[in-house]
Amino acid sequence: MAVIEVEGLTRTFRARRGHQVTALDHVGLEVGQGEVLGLLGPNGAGKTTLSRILTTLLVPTSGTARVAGFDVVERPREVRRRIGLVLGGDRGLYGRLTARQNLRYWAALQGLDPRAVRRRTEEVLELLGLAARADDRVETFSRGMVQRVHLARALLGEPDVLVMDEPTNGMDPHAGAGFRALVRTLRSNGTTIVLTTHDMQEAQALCSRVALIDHGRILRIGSATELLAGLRAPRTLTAEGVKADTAARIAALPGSATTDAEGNLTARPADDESLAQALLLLAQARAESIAVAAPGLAEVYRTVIEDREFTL
Ligand SMILES: Nc1ncnc2c1ncn2[C@@H]1O[C@H](COP(=O)(O)OP(=O)(O)OP(=O)(O)O)[C@@H](O)[C@H]1O
Repeated sequence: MAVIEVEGLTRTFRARRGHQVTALDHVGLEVGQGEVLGLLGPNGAGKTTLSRILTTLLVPTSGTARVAGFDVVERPREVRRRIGLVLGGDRGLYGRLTARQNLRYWAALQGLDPRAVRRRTEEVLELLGLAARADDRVETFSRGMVQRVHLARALLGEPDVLVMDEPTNGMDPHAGAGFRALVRTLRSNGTTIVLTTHDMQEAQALCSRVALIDHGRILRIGSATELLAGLRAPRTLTAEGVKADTAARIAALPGSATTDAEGNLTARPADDESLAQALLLLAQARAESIAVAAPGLAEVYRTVIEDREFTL
């Protein structure tokens, strides 16, 4: 059975001067247990609106959403008991309280009994590597550590489902890697995760499937492999030490190519023939660090979303 079931989900907002904004437009999707579904899309696509509806913070205008079989509008308490929300940035924590105090406060608010509050707070502090700083005020924490407190907070109630809205926003690469390892552990323990991110590498590394959302609609949904199979996405060719004449000849081939002032080339040849010609030109000109990368989610995103934006 799907842990999350969304059908015909629509949410409109009344904007200024009686104007209406359709943040979600008949969205339908299912997420199975232990899946990590990535929500990708430009600013204003509707990702946060979907996350807020799933976590019962916002009601839909029409359509339905169920979490573990419970309707988010009719059974919000049941849903809240099973779902955790991880927000990015500074929202939702008290800077003047310590990490431990914040977590105890939230645990009590979630209705855990006092003994469970203590036990569970210590467990999540340990799990997230926060035990050593547990008695420091959150306002003294780095962004990466604040994010870990956010995640700790969401894990207090041992949720079956985690909804994460740009959780690694502002984390350095090291903190980001630690966070990704944790998501993998949660996933292997059967937690279902909906993850909003603007980081394509993160989506590629963590998500079993991604939904590409724009203007409140799901344009594509599937695993990276499935999305790539349905798409003629170009490969990316990079090289260093490329002189202006070589750069110009590569730029003249079908596809796109840019070279910066230091001679770093990034090209997306339109077809195999152009790729072969570009490689030959680079080899003849003795360019350095020549590499060809297979298309990934970044190319899917570029092709599905950005090209669409361009033609709208
Ligand atoms: N409370 C609100 N009142 C009016 N309009 C809103 C409200 N919340 C969202 N919107 C509008 O709904 C649309 C979708 O917004 P949403 O925040 O869901 O996008 P998003 O995909 O999460 O964007 P981002 O990547 O910037 O976080 C936008 O046009 C936004 O301006």
